Amino acid sequence: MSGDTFATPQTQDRDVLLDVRGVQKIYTGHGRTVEAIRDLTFSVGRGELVCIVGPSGAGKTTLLKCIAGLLEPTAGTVTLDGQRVTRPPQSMAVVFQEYGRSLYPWKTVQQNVELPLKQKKLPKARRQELVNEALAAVGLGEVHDAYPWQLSGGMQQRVAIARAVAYQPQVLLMDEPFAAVDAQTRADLEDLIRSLWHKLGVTILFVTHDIEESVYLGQRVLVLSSSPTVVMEDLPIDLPDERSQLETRSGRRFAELRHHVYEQIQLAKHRKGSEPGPDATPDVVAHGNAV
Ligand SMILES: Nc1ncnc2c1ncn2[C@@H]1O[C@H](COP(=O)(O)OP(=O)(O)OP(=O)(O)O)[C@@H](O)[C@H]1O
Repeated sequence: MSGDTFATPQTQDRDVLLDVRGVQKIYTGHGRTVEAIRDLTFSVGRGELVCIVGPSGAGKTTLLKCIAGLLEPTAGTVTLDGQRVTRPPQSMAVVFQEYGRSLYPWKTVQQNVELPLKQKKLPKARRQELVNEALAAVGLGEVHDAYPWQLSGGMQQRVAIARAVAYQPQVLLMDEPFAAVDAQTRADLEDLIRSLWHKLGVTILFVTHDIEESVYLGQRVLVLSSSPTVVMEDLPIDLPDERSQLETRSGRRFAELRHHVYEQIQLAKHRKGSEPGPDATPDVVAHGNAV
């Protein structure tokens, strides 16, 4: 396989919604200084579905928190629709991995999904409409009155997704949202995300450590280096838009892309942002310093 078979993304003419420019994050405190992110620059077009993969500890969560306005970058800027992000923007929603902690156990499904809509000060009738639509969209039309702890892990994560969807965000940030569910549920939730993305036209930035998941879901995959982190590669996923767990994953192109990202991740494990860029083609990597 040659590096030539992987295109670089065409970014010039895109309608950029989210722009991340020179973002660095250094944690300080307790006598320690950790440069988690060194220099991240990329943009996401309106309506795009972009996945981010990187080795464990690469700073993926740190990056999402900076984008979500939950953490202030040490340097660099995050811009959403032309506005600098300095606190959580109204038009963003985040779905975290730990659904168990993101849902309020003492509130029903209906109340959990409705909560951010109350904070948005929407009238009751409109709130109910949005809750009904969002729960139906994630296939949970019948559980309004249940409590989260009465539902399976996969169902709880659907509730968390419904809450984000009901909020009608411009951008949906997802931080390893399916890491804690079983493989079958995970596949169903991946398809749910693609179908919601098609239906709603929302822009999605999806962080995962699962290479196959990133290729299956994304229109682009950003591969991060080890911490202190930079973008090692911005890979367009040239698979047909219509994807299916069986056919897409068993296709030749899927295997090539997965293989390529896998090799980049192996390289990333050994490469920190402080080191020179990966000029090596995947073939060189495969016979060189891959593990
Ligand atoms: N609050 C903090 N204070 C100090 N260091 C931190 C803090 N949060 C994260 N770090 C450090 O920053 C680096 C990146 O962490 P982060 O959780 O963002 O990575 P990640 O890619 O999401 O990891 P994983 O894939 O394992 O979930 C790690 O070295 C981590 O120890």
